[in-house]
Amino acid sequence: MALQISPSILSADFSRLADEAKAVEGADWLHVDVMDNHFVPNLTLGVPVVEALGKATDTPMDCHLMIEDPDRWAPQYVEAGAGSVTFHVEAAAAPVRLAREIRAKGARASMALKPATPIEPYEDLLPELDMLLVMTVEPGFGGQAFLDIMLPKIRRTRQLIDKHGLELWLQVDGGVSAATIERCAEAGADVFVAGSAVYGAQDPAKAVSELRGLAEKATGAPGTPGHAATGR
Ligand SMILES: O=C(CO)[C@H](O)[C@H](O)COP(=O)(O)O
Repeated sequence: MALQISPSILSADFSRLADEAKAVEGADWLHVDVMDNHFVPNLTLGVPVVEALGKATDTPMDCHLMIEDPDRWAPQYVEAGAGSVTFHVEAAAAPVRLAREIRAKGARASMALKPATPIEPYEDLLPELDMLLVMTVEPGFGGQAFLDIMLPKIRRTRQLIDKHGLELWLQVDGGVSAATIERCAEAGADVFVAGSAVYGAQDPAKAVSELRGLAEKATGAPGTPGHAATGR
């Protein structure tokens, strides 16, 4: 599958969310960071804002729930219009049941791992998912430095995905920029969340296409599935 860029609106101007969403309409997804001030020490937005954003843009929404009790809330984000819903495994009471419910409601089901959470205990869950998110910063804030120490986890996750022959997407989020995206792509990531690297740029749409170009350069020809190109 092709490499995908998902700009994070956490770094956008919240007083102009509709315009900021339109500014990145060449992106594959709009990454929406939902934080509850419990699972992470920050508070952002909820279901009504996601519903409104969905009316303001044609870009599908990739909702990253950094909240407690995602088992209760995630289905509501599907109903609000999210095309992909990511819950944290550290917060979910029943991750398999939740992934199945998200899929049954018509969205892509995705599970996130904080930096200190290993992938290996979740190998058997991978077929239940459409995407796995490896956090490359501690969740909670935009603009943090990329954690290089996550690169081996990205590689090991890619190996597990390929070992099982899954179509699962591998997303990275946190500190992804022109300086770090190539390393993420080489390690096996294929969906890249970028907040400050996109919304901190003079031209967000141009930043999206530059990031896409760098990821493609790191993995092979444009449009070529990353693992085929690199033999992962
Ligand atoms: O999930 C997040 C923070 O918890 C954000 O999506 C992420 O940090 C994006 O911001 P940046 O690209 O500036 O690091």
